[in-house]
Amino acid sequence: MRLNDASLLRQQASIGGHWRDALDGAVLTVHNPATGDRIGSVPACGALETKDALAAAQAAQPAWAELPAKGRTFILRRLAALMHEHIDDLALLMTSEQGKPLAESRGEIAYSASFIEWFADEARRVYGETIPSTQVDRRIHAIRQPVGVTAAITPWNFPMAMLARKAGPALAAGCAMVVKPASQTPFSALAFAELAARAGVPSGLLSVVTGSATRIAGEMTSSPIVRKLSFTGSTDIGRLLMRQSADTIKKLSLELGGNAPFIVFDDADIDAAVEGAMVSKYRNTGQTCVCANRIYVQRSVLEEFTRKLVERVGQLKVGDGTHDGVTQGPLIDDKAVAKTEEHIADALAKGGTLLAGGKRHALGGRFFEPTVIDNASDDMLVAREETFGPLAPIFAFDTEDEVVSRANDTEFGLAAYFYSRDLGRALRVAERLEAGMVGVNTGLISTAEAPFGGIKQSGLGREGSRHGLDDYLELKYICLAGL
Ligand SMILES: NC(=O)C1=CN([C@@H]2O[C@H](COP(=O)(O)OP(=O)(O)OC[C@H]3O[C@@H](n4cnc5c(N)ncnc54)[C@H](O)[C@@H]3O)[C@@H](O)[C@H]2O)C=CC1
Ligand SMILES: O=C(O)[C@H](O)CS(=O)(=O)O
Repeated sequence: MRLNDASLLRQQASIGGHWRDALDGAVLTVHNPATGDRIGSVPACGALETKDALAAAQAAQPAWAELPAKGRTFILRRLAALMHEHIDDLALLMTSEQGKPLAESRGEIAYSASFIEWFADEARRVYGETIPSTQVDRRIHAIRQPVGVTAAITPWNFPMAMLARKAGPALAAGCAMVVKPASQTPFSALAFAELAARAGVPSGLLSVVTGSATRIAGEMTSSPIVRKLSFTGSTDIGRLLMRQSADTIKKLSLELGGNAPFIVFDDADIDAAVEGAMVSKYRNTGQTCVCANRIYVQRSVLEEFTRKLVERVGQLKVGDGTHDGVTQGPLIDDKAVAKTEEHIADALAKGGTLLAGGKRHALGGRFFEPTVIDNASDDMLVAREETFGPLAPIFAFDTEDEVVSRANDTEFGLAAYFYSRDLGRALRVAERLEAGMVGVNTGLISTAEAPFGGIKQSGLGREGSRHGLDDYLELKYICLAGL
């Protein structure tokens, strides 16, 4: 991997302001999912290294919280500027470890920087309240203060954005943070730590500890030093972390799995709906928590929509994300390939009709053909489980009430999308869909200004927007009496 700034490829953990190996010298090897080649290695840290990181965070956080907000704003803005300045290197690191096309990696770096920029400004809006007292000798105040030391566990699918969406508000609020990145994609997080140090984030305030998820998270969830944990990943692991955090009553932010319905009504702009389905389904090769997982099409427009979708899917180019024109990278690992194959086989066994793709790509490895299946039915695995792969199942429906009921028939509630040009329907359906986020006439809704998060078993809390800062703040009531 040829970087302009070779020092952005860090193969040590960032612990308490120092680049360190694991205490026992153990390492994890990181491979390129497109080629299988070894990219490098990172320390296989555990509980002891995490304890060191938490101790350093606890020592550094008070001074950071006492810094006037404008000081935090200045440093965060400088961090965002450095991310943009090094976008080429950061994108190459990301594509090499995660597989997404370079254009998507560049987009993710800009998206990540937008969270840092957003929270750089929000840092100066941590307002308090003065509440009219009912007693003349008393005054009631409420102030917001940083929760203290926080921890984050981030996924492989957006290795920089999910970190920025957590570290941005944490640092803006005056907190410290210890991060465990996914073992498949540690280099983006380590490069972030390097740029944060260059931007002036004080030593020890932000640590990135690579290695054993269970041992690192075991320390994060059991240590009383950690006052808040933020996690993005599967619902199963989110549930586990919630249990592990109960003994110390931690604040939790959980961005978990999804099963997004994508609904096309008969009054939709079909061409727009096709483009929306393409970006919602095939972005990051279908490996996003807000992907369209089920595509419902009203029967009278089913033939037109399906024909046009298949035509557009045929234009996707599968390959190594560093190669020109590639729009679909590999899946992250063999488990992901197997899950996509399982969902396809199940759908075909239950009456689905294969219209495009359907199997591993001729390139071999973890490359997979973008797939479309028609005649999908609610008894299929793909109707109930998050595929997290390039599979678009098309379900026919007849009425608005029917499709809203079917769309809501899931334990998940992260994102939902629909296309309609009827204003009454748009308001009715947006309000009835059980999801934390609803896209109307768009398949791409994620932005730093908006509250991102789910309901039901898709998680707790919101990231981004002005609400994203609240999770890193405590509200303190001050009663001034005897006046
Ligand atoms: N909401 C989202 O954006 C994401 C959802 N997922 C869902 O999860 C499924 C499985 O993907 P995975 O990579 O296996 O997700 P995962 O939930 O296992 O991994 C996410 C993060 O959790 C960590 N982790 C794993 N086991 C842990 C444990 N016992 N204690 C503490 N941390 C642990 C991982 O190292 C990684 O950093 C996907 O197919 C998808 O359905 C996965 C990634 C992101
Ligand atoms: O975890 C994810 O899949 C991301 O949150 C998706 S997005 O923020 O890039 O839309």
